[in-house]
Amino acid sequence: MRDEAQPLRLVRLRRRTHFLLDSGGVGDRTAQLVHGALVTLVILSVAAVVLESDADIAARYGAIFAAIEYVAVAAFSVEYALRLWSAPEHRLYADLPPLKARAAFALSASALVDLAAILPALLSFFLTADLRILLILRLARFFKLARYSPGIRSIVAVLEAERKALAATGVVLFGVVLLMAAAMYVVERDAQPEHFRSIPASMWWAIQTVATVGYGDVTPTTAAGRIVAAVTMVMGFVMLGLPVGIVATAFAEEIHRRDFVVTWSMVARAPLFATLDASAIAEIMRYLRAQSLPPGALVVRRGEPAHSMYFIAAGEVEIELAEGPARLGEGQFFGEVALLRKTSRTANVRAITPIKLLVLDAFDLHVFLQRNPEVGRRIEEVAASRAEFRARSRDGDLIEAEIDERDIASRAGAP
Ligand SMILES: Nc1ncnc2c1ncn2[C@@H]1O[C@@H]2COP(=O)(O)O[C@H]2[C@H]1O
Repeated sequence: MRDEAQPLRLVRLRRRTHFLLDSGGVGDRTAQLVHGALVTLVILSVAAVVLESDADIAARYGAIFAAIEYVAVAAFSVEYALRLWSAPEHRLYADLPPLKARAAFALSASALVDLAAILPALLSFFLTADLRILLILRLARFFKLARYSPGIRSIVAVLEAERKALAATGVVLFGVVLLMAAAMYVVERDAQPEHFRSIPASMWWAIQTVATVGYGDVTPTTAAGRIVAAVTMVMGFVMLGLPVGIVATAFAEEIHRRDFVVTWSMVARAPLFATLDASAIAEIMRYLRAQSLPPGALVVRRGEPAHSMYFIAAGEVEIELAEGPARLGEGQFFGEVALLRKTSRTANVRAITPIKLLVLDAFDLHVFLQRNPEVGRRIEEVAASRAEFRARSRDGDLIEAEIDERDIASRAGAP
């Protein structure tokens, strides 16, 4: 009996751990506390590293900085170990066996940043030399903040999506630098051999000019040199504008795609809200958060605690029921059963097309339903019919028990 209970408890613990570390803290005080503590530690430890570089400050507050470093490294190490252990619960790796899920997580960009945050401390066990590179690695923990900032995640996504266009502008820019350095080498070599004795030496001037920096340490003195410089400056403006434009446009698109605006018509289209008056629609709009997800993403995982319900603004999802999948589309909602019954999620819900969801957190739902009991009655009716459908289905309980066992065997079986 104990043996059977153990994996179930372990899976629950692993899910909870993953939720606390990775949920974004929505609707859960403990998760918000964990996130708050980690963000504070990142900021404190980065500030300590920076201030420590000043010899006077280091002499006065060295003990405090050392204490911060110990606490930070200990906390980040525990965090890394827990993230690795709970990786099989990650939505992106939900279909992989536990070991593969952990390997995939360990190779992800955010896990590598997590590792870099603790690496200097781990390396210092083996290395006694004062390696400057360790200082840079300690500062890399600053990027741990990216996990908590949708804005930084958007920038990374944009750079990733536009990497080919950006690489192309980089190549063209390099070509311009090369060409202009060669031209300058030809026209200024005799007048200023100390600055323009070769093409590589002339490139220092070309890079400064193309980047519109112009330190002024190297300037053309001949008429031909000034003409080359003028052309280089104009080309610099044009060439630098290109990547800026590419990133700005892609960033605007990414923001729109990720946090699409919750519009009146979107809310009013949902049959559930069709009878609401204008002020009630305005009220619910304030509570709804927008979320976009790609096909295949697991929106709701069976057995997880419930903190929100979802309205489908666009796209389709599949409810993975024991008796076969059910599809829900635009205007329909899901995730209400666990919220109303105060149970864990009763089924997996997966996006099968790109989807746009309107998310309503549990607290806001209850506030809204107190003021709009009619909507509450209709949500309750739908929840009841879904629960009844599940109960009527062939050997419902048996199938659920089988699924639980299969789920646990596949998730908890491996180390
Ligand atoms: N038979 C069903 N038909 C449609 N949706 C369902 C059915 N059973 C469960 N669901 C939805 O799947 C969701 C899984 O999470 P919840 O249990 O919170 O709420 C559940 C319902 O919204």
